[in-house]
Amino acid sequence: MTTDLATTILSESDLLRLGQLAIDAGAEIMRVYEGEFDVQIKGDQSPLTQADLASHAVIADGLARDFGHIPVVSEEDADSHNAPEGETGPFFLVDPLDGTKEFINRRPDFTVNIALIEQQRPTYGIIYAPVRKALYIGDVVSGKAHVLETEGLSGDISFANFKALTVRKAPDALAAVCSLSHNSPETEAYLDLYGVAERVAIGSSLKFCLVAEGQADLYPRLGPTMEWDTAAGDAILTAAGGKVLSRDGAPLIYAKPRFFNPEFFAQGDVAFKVPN
Ligand SMILES: Nc1ncnc2c1ncn2[C@@H]1O[C@H](COP(=O)(O)O)[C@@H](OP(=O)(O)O)[C@H]1O
Ligand SMILES: [Mg+2]
Repeated sequence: MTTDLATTILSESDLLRLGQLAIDAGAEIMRVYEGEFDVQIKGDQSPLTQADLASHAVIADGLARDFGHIPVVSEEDADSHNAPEGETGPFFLVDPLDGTKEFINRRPDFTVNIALIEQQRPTYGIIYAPVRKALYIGDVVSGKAHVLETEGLSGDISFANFKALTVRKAPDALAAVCSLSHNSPETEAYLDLYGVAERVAIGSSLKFCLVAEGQADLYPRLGPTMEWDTAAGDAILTAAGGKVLSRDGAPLIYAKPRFFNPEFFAQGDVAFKVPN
């Protein structure tokens, strides 16, 4: 899919710089993961560790250095959350450590997320999973999504080593991904509409990546999330030929009040079904 709405075009070298930034942030997260760490509870009752803050610092510094003209909203920078509602100009939307519960419980699915939002839609998205050593890049503007396995790599990353991603043709028996920590009876009822046989529960934004790489067909989210949880995954899945829709069947929009998402329906090559 291509779009003519975006006016900010990131070059391949920009995308590789963002990818390297996510890898560098992931290295800081792993330093914390491999030792003892404290868990604090934030005002919104969500957990926070030194890893969230260390990853945020790497990304904030890197974005200021290389893309200083573009504003940044990050989960771990509360001051940035007052950005104007309905902002149409470009801004980066960052979740430095998505799946903090997975991280705390030493499950391997947590991710680093960087997205560019413009005209209230994600136009580029980067996800890095530091334990799995997988880097995903979605470019909605040119309709290309890629994954790079970083295990054993040294030196600069290059698009020559990436594998193209595309959603799969819907099989007769659809597979769904759902949240490990936040599943719900409503989600189960929705999956029943499609007669889904297989469900894979997984923490973090990797759920979008599994649909983008054709390992699953549906990721309905009937509970609350924040825009930084979904923006990069939305870009990757959209660039791979999938969709992230709100209840009305239109693409999920961003720069909403306080960055709260409503329920959404991420899908590969399947027709949208309206929930009951
Ligand atoms: N009540 C709530 N309100 C807003 N967001 C919520 C929420 N409960 C969970 N989330 C979001 O869901 C994300 C985790 O989703 P999942 O379980 O699919 O990995 C969390 O990301 P963080 O882990 O970055 O805090 C958090 O932002
Ligand atoms: Mg998150």
